[in-house]
Amino acid sequence: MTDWVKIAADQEIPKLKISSDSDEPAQGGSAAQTTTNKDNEPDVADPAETSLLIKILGKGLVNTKLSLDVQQKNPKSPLHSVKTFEALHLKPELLKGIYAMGFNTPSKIQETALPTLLADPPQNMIAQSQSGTGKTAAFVLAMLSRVNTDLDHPQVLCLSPTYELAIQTGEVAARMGQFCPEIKLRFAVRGEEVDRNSKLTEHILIGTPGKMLDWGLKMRLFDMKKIRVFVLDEADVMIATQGHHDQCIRIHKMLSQQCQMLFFSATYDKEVMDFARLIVSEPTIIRLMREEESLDNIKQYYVNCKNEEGKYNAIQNIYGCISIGQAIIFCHTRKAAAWLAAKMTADGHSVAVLSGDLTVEQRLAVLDRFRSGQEKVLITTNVLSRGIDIEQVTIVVNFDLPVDLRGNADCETYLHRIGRTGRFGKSGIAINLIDGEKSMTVCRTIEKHFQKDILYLNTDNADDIEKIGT
Ligand SMILES: Nc1ncnc2c1ncn2[C@@H]1O[C@H](COP(=O)(O)OP(=O)(O)OP(=O)(O)O)[C@@H](O)[C@H]1O
Repeated sequence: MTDWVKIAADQEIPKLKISSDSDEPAQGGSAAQTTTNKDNEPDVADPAETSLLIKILGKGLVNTKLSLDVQQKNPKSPLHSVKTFEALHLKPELLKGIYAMGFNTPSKIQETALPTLLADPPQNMIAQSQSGTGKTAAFVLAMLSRVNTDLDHPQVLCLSPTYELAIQTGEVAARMGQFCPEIKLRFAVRGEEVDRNSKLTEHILIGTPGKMLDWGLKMRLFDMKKIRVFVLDEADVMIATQGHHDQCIRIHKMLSQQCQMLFFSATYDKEVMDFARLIVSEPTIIRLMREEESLDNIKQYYVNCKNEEGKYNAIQNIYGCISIGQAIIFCHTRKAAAWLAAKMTADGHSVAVLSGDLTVEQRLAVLDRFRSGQEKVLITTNVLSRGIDIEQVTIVVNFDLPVDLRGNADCETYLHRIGRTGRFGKSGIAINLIDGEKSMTVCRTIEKHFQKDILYLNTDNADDIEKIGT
């Protein structure tokens, strides 16, 4: 297994673009695929790319005070929680691996999920908890502990939506299993060559659905019926993405009734959860709700502007104020973001830009610079509105208010853009730039929706601007 640690460590994950090969259906955001015609369209986030960014940006375990919601569908399955890893009675080598990773006690989700994940007979699980709360570590531990090294065939399948996410999971497995050299893992991802004439002997396969289908069904390199644990990571992305959805179902159909099904995800839409319930029999469902953003203690303003130039002037007028701390300016399209950035730069302001035309690597570089304060202002699109918290940002400017495809107010995105979670402190300022009746209607709809006043701000008036900071 040690070689495998090296393979995983050698992958320069941020350098890799989300693949454009057929195994990984595009969702409308990756740089490699979308250089044309995207500039004028609403810029949207690719969920798999966002997951990867959050994962790489994540700095250790997110502790949460939120409570768990557990539903037990199988009355026979045990439900208790553990406060220590010792209480799980793991193989000593695995325990050593956990401690070597610096884990002292189980995280909140691990306390409750691990006894069920490791129980005999195996129990199915659908788990939801926010990014960084310890899901990957939990299912990887289950994967490693279920392997029978006396047998030399695949026993565990773990599916991820993209190459990069699969590599991330593999890296965790390699680290956690570093004292179990007899456990063999293999990536089932693009670029991995196999000998068509011999069967796979590795115990754990981690990869993308297309490649897994190729190996399991087309080439018959392993027997799907002998799989004991099936993990669907990022289940929301998997289930909601057409191509992956179909491939996952095909794989799922070939597994035996006894195979333990584990679905993990940071979010589940209602449809995704309904679907998961349909195909996972008698699951234990564990949900640790996301810490919701709130508009409490956010001062919200609107500024009347004539047109784009007018919006730009408003930003000029408030620049001194917004660059005291750090600010994010949201635009609707890549083109608007690029236009604004060029104009501000020409006027001598130091700004960063992050939109969907950047690779994951480039986005990470921009975010790193911004987080370290090298730029005070970040101009972006909806690519950034979800899941990526930047603690020190206190001012958000909506250069364009968020709207859906029909041009109606998108209140959820508004909340994601300007809302704060308890974790990151509550105070903040939101400034909405309005140009015309349509955007005023959107602004009023948002105000009504949240029942929180959005106050008039005259950016030509110095006294008014001073008001923002107080
Ligand atoms: N029990 C623990 N004690 C300390 N650190 C932990 C523990 N479990 C996980 N971690 C660390 O916390 C971070 C987040 O864990 P993990 O990646 O498992 O979370 P996740 O919920 O899967 O997040 P994501 O949805 O982004 O993949 C990682 O750096 C991991 O090494």
